[in-house]
Parts: sequence; C-alpha cells; structure tokens
Amino acid sequence: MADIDLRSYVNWINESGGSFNKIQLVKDDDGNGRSVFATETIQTNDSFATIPFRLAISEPVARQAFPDLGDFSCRIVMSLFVAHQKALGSSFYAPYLNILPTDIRTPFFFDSNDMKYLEHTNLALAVKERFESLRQTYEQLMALASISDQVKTLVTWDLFLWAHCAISSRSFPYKLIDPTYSNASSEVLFPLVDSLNHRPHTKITWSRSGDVATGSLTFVAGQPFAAGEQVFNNYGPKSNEERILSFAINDVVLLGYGFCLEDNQADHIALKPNITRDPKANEKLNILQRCNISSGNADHLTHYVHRQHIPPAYFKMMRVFVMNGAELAHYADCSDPGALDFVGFRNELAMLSVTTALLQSRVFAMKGDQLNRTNPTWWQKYALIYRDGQEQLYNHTLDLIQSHKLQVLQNMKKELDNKNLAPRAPFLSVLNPGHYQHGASEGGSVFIPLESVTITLKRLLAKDTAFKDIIDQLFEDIEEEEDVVLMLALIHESTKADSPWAPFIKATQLDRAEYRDAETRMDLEDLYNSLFPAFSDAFPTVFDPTIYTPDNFLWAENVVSNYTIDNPLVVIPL
Ligand SMILES: C[S@@+](CC[C@H](N)C(=O)[O-])C[C@H]1O[C@@H](n2cnc3c(N)ncnc32)[C@H](O)[C@@H]1O
Repeated sequence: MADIDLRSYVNWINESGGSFNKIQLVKDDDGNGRSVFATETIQTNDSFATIPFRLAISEPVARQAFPDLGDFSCRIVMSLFVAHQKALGSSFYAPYLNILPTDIRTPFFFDSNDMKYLEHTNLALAVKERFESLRQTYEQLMALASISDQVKTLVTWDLFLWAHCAISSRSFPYKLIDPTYSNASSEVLFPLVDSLNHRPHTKITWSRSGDVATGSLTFVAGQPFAAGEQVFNNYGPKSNEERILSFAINDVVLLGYGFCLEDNQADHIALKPNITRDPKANEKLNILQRCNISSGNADHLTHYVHRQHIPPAYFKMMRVFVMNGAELAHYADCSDPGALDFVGFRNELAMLSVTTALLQSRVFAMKGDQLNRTNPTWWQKYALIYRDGQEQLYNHTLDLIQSHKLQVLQNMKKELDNKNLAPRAPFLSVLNPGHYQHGASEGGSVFIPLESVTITLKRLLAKDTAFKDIIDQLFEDIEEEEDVVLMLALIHESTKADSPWAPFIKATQLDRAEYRDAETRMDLEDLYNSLFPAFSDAFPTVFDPTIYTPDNFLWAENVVSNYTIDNPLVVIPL
C-alpha cells in the first residue's frame, strides 16, 4: 500500500530545499516508527541528509506563537506548540507531524502493570513525580487567559503528553541553529535527520551552515554504510535513565527516548544516604558544609555511581554520616576535606558496612519483585533491560565495596602485626597526624576475617572458661545484653597483664571521654547500680570490687560506644 504520509513528507522536504542522498525511510515492523536505510553505499564524508532550518520547530518559533508564556520552559512551550499544530491538521508542519510515531512509549505512558517493571528503581519515583508535575503544568496552561479557547479545546492532555514525549525522544540542541542563543538547554525538532536511530560509537558529523534564517543542517557520514544497511546516528553516551525518560542531572534536563541499551557503559545508580532520622543530622551536615563536600549534583546528597567508580565525595560524606559521638566531637570544627579521606579504622568499616546494607537492601527489594519475563511487551523489555542493568550495577558496586573492605582489613592486620597502634586514643587521623598512610595493601587478595583483627565477646569469653561460666549463670540471653556483657568482659580482660589487647586498653584508659554528657553518665550510673555490688557479692573473686569500679565501668562503656561497629558488635582495637 502506498505510504501517502511518507510521500507528502518527502515532497515537503524537497520543495523546501532539503535533500536526501542514498537513503530512504522505511516503516518499522510494528508500523509505528520509521528507520533510515542506505539505498546505495554511503562512503565516509558523504553528506546524506540536509534539512533547512526553516523546517525546524524551535523554541523561538514556539514562543512567537505563544508570546505570553515567558515563565514556562522551552520544553513546555514547544509541547503546546507541537500539540496545537498537530491538532490543526492543516499546519505548515503537518507533513512532518503526521509522520511521527503515534505510540511513543516512554514511562509516562506506562500503566500500573508496566510500572511494576520499574519498581524499586530510581525511575519509579522520578516518573511519578515528573508525570504529576507535567499534568499540573498542563492544567496551569489551560487556566491562562492568554491561551485562546480554540487552543484549549484542541490541545487535550493526551495530545500535550504525546507532544512532550515526541520532543523528549527526538529533539536536538537549538545551538545547532544558533550557537549564541541565550538558553543553553533550548531544543529543536529537525525533520528528516531525527529519523535516524541510535547506535553507540557511530561516527557522524552534524554540520551547520548559513545563518539562523536561511541556513541548514547536514549529516555527514564518518564511516561507510553498505547498501541496504541501517544508517545510524549517535545520540551520545547517555545512561538508560536518560534514554527512558527526561532526567535531570546537574540541573541540565537531558533527553529521554523510551528505549534502553544492554550493558550500557554510561549507566549509573543513584545513592542517597538517608539521615533524616539521625538526631545528629544537623551537626553532620554542618561538617559537610564547612568541608565543602557535596555530590556536585542538583541534590547535593545524591551521588551517581558508574561502573568502576564510586565518587570520593560519596565516601567522605558517608564517613561523616557514620561518625559516632567521639568522632563527631573531634571533627566538629573540621573544615579540611582532606581530613575526611580517612577518619579511622572504625569509621571506615562502619562506612563500608552501612553502604553494603544500603546496596543490599536495594538488591533484595528488586529481587523480591515478581515480574513476567516470558512474554513482556517491547517497552516492558526495555524496562527489564534498565532494571537488570541497575541490579548488575548494585552488585558490581557491592563488589567494589567488598574489595575496599578487604583492603582495610589487610591494613588493620598489618598494623596489629607490627604493633603500630596510633599514639593517641581515640585513634582518629585528626588526632594522629601522619600516622595513617595507607597505600595499596601488599596482602593481595588474602582474606582476613573481621574477627581476627577485632575484639569480640566470643573471643574474650573463649579465653576464660571460668569467667564465661559465671556470665552464663548471670545472663539468660547473652545476645540480648551483648553490650553490657562486653563491658564486663573488657574490664575482666583489662586485669590481664598478658592480654594481646593491653596496648589498646592502656591507650583507651587515657581517653578521658570528656565528651560523655551528663545524661550518659547518669544512665551509666543507673546501669552500674543495677549490677553492683550484687555481682561482686555473689562472685567476689571474678567481680573484684576494686576492679569493677564506676570509673572502669565508664572506660568500658566508652570503648563499647566509641570503638565498636555493629552487626556484628566488635571492638576495633586500633
Ligand atoms: C530520534 S527518534 C529515531 C526515529 C524513530 N525510529 C522514529 O520512528 O521516528 C528516537 C526514537 O527511536 C527509537 N530508537 C532510536 N534508537 C534506538 C535503538 N538503538 N533501539 C531502540 N529504539 C531506538 C526510540 O523509540 C526513540 O525514542
């Protein structure tokens, strides 16, 4: 059957001074879109498509039609213009608008079943937020007195949304027409050349000639295409999120295309630590501000992790977010970002462990989603490519964190083997300048179990069965009161001259913990009084009252509060 739309489109381009050379537009199998194929061999440097600027739908053209919409973005005004021209039918641009795909399946058109494919990805929330914001903008436009009744009747929400997605999936930067234009993110629709599909690494030049009024854009091949082969464009390295939907990064609204690439090297995951429930959130945010630590993105807490690269700012930020009371006290006035390259071993392990938990929870949530993978629609297939890519990146990032942790454990082992304890407790880099200089570990990939470089309750109890027997009698559920039992065991260990942890114990006894506030001291006193003198009366040899004093209790509590990480609870002894 004759493709009447195509014929009038080709005539429109030719009559307006545009040209095709060695290419033809072919309808895709689904009958919705079109692709470009070479009719004969296209050689490198061949110009195969030229389109005059006057056929383009640009921001100035749209704004001229709607001069009162100065408060609205380029994309919005262009969407209104394109939707209106499409509805008019008899528009100058009709041959072009009639050829555009009617079904542009960006996630804005996803139903609830399709949205399940995006569940637990960054896009799920972004799609919802952006859809609602677009709907609100449309309602705002329709309420404006400056918009005529004719436009209001013709431009339905569905048509406006279609126009918006047509622009997001096929626009070019307006600077191709006018490099001096004030709005750097201004867009333009270029007929003909926007029919080329994307293939990464395609070599192609977009060549501009003439002025804004009479000029044109020419596509020049940077590589040969054989006769019958599809001719591609190169949309640039964009992540799948950008391809799936307009997605704002660094305040620049990038374009969304509604398709995805497998194994997309430009893909990233977004990590945003949540500290809203942290009572010390403000103190921590102040440190970040003073040290000028930001992700550099629109939301300064959101970091994008690409393959092989976790941004150093993410680690610095997390080191602050996982600070305990002692670390926070010593970093309260810090304004040197370099001091956040390494805070201390405890802090580093805590930071890696919180990051691991964050990543694992995302992978776990994604794995829990039940999805139909046997016969998804083509757009669900793209959503699957995107989500599987995200899951892969989460797992890959987990591997990076794991190897970083291994390195930290190897460094800890080296320090312990060399008895190289930092001179001053708490063992923080700000208090021990020059002490921590960790390059790559020489340990290769030798696995170092966490328990082998930390003090655990299990290790302490295993050393002294008599003490363990008494603890077993006194505590029904040791795990339930692990921190109290650990305090008792640490005090017990501190009495042993041959303890392997003697240097650590001695150094921490000098840490006067002056930052322990009055409330902590009172709680501690209550705890102490609930155990003593009862324990000493029952087992005077083990709980010697001259050893189990309130002062030593304060030391043990400080160790458990400021020298440990959780899950599992272990003391970091350096
Ligand atoms: C600029 S248009 C290209 C022409 C388009 N095929 C058409 O029918 O008008 C961009 C759209 O083409 C499709 N597309 C482009 N490159 C693609 C690719 N590598 N894989 C899948 N779809 C692609 C997507 O639907 C995208 O939104």
